[in-house]
Amino acid sequence: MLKIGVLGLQGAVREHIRSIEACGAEGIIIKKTNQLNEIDGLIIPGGESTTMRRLIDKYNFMQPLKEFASSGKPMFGTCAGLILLAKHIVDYNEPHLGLLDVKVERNSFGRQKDSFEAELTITGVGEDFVGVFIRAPHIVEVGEDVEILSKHNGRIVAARQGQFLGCSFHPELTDDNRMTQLFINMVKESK
Ligand SMILES: NC(=O)CC[C@H](N)C(=O)O
Repeated sequence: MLKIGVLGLQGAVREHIRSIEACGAEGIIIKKTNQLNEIDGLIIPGGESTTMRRLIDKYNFMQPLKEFASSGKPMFGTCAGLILLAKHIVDYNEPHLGLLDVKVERNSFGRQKDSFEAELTITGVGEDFVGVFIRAPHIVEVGEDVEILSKHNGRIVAARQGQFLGCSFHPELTDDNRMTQLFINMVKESK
């Protein structure tokens, strides 16, 4: 059975585990760096990117996460996780992990739209996928070999570059597990 880890330092961890299990894979909450050796793919959940970054530093996850990426194993960042994966963040000099070649803007859907749901069409997933956006970032720019998977009102909200997948919304908060399945398919292909 495929083993999918969810970085368990902060954020919507259990919801991802539920979605992974609904797709027939094993979900493992990653709280210690050595657990990264056990898994085939890693999800970095939504939450608060600055808080998660602080905990990544506190528990010495930065280097092990970069090594995990170098090993070629797939990584999926949702919402705050997308911000952590991105190579560029608007108004920041330095990225966090700096792995996915996109530029993201934090909290970019404006105050009146702090939280909302939208029906999305996502390449590789299908139509009518309800995206839950919570103080969500969006992707402002993508690098050459990044595939745009979905847009909402002209803004990029999901993208893939090889082993890296990112989305602005929270795919784990509904019972529609198709986005998780897309990631699990990437993990399967990588093996
Ligand atoms: N739901 C989320 O993950 C919100 C992300 C948050 N606004 C951040 O910048 O980290």
